[in-house]
Amino acid sequence: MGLDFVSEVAARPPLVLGVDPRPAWHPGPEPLEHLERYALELMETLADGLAAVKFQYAFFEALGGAGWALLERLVAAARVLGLPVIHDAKRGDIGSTAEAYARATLARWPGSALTVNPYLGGDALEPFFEAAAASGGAVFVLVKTSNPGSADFQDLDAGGRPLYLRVAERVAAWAEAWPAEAEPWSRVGAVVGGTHPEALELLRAALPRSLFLVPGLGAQGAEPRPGAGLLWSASRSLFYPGGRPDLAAARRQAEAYRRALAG
Ligand SMILES: O=c1ccn([C@@H]2O[C@H](COP(=O)(O)O)[C@@H](O)[C@H]2O)c(=O)[nH]1
Repeated sequence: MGLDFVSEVAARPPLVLGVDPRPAWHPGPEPLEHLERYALELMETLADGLAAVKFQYAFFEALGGAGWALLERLVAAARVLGLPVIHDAKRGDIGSTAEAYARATLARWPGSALTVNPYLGGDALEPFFEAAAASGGAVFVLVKTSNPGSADFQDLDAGGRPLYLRVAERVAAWAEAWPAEAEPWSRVGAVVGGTHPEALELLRAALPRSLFLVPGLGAQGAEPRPGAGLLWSASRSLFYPGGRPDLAAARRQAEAYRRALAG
């Protein structure tokens, strides 16, 4: 097999650069061109210190055809720089549609990872696991999200335990069923918000084989904590430190995160 997301990421520093592009925050008459140049320079300058680059699909989709084209170019550029890619698209649908979502992401970009929503159940996630195994990829299942409203459903009592821990039980079983080459890790990871440190600790113990994508650094107030298999992700605070594109400030911020995550 060629590229392998799990092996690559497990061997890299634990910081993920989130790319949530906002053309309105870029100067000049051609903000999209400025954005693309900035994203390329930023990925290049931070590459050695990153686990992966996470592209938030919503921000590209919101730009229409130009956004899709930009996404394709940036994903390709990340691969040229040797950076593993996470498609943050939070897909989830009945099996036949899940297959198409998997073709559009995991199969199209071998060695990449995709975020998925478990609400439709196991049969709806199976196509993603199969595509990840066939393409050297990985899947991150939403388990406990970083937003305050995650409590509305994810914390509901489900037979004496919060629902997110029930989801974690299933994720643990899927993780066993879909091992990766890089022991002990699996192709089935979890999304766990860094804004919930207690849940993060509980889930780390419950999911020993899953890499965690941990959003919430910076803008959402999560405190960086080192830990095995924790891939901490920052978007606004790293891509737009101080609320604007700024390569030097982004380098400083990445360095500060790296120091904090090294323990
Ligand atoms: O629970 C979740 C899952 C995904 N996200 C995504 O991560 C980034 C966070 O952006 P920041 O600017 O670093 O706050 C964004 O793309 C979200 O869609 C999340 O925040 N929480």
